Amino acid sequence: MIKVLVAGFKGRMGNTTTKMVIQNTDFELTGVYDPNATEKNINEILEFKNMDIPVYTKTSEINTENTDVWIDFTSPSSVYENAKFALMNKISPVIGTTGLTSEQVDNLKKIAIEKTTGGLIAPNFGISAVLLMQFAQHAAKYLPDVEIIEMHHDNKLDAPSGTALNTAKMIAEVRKQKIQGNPEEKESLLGARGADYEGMRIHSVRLPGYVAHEQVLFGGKGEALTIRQDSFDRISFMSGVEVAVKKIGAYNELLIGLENLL
Ligand SMILES: NC(=O)c1ccc[n+]([C@@H]2O[C@H](COP(=O)([O-])OP(=O)(O)OC[C@H]3O[C@@H](n4cnc5c(N)ncnc54)[C@H](O)[C@@H]3O)[C@@H](O)[C@H]2O)c1
Ligand SMILES: O=C(O)C1=N[C@H](C(=O)O)CCC1
Repeated sequence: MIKVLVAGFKGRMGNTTTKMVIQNTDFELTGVYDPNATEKNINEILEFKNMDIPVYTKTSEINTENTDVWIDFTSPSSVYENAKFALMNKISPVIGTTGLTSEQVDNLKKIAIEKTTGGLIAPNFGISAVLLMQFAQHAAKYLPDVEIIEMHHDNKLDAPSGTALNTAKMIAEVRKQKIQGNPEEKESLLGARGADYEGMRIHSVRLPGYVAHEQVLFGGKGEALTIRQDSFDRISFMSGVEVAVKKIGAYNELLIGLENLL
């Protein structure tokens, strides 16, 4: 049995993940962590009334000996300290939280090596998003003019989304450097052309009713290609999280991207 802690369990992703861990017979939920929780045990929440799982609100309370994997769906401002805490205690972090800086990721990679502990940071656990990023990288070799539109629910804290940023990074690895659009273009309304990542534009939409969606648009001479993926429900991320929790114990470094575990 893999002993799992869910960080951010009171949130949208944390709730779905907690249920997934409880239902998976290969996993044992040994604790849940959320500084904003008011409960001491998960059974104080109606939907978990038959369970007996401690709720932690501080990292100092966590039984680190009883935890193999730390699943993190928290917030951009807390994920770095959480991941560091997990690695320092030789717990494998499986991180879905977005918003880590490149410097933070590099530091976490170093700690993982020092502690010979595996971990994963995945900007998106949905297979449709993983495939979209791979297809987009392939297409960009032939169609270097590209713009990204990501669409999310209106409670999202970070923009652009981790997935859009990762898509742009993957495209930048293969795309011929170029300035897109008219070099003379001027925005009459600031931000109209979106954010700029190495000459590629990223547009962030936030609307109620949406979950997580992305389109990558390519333009060529007299033709265009659009690649789109949709997560209509947070359940779409769960099979990716399950695979990561099962496989991460076999590694002793920090991996970036679910595709490296599939
Ligand atoms: N990688 C993916 O596939 C994927 C999918 C969905 C969401 N996400 C990311 O997951 C994160 C969470 O999304 P959400 O919609 O569930 O957010 P949410 O706001 O619903 O939940 C976040 C939870 O984290 C808790 N929290 C805050 N600080 C904490 C800390 N220091 N330690 C533990 N818990 C803490 C909050 O109390 C809250 O309950 C976001 O960064 C989002 O972008 C990633
Ligand atoms: O709901 C969110 O927030 C999501 N964030 C990730 C991102 O930033 O790419 C993945 C999809 C859901």
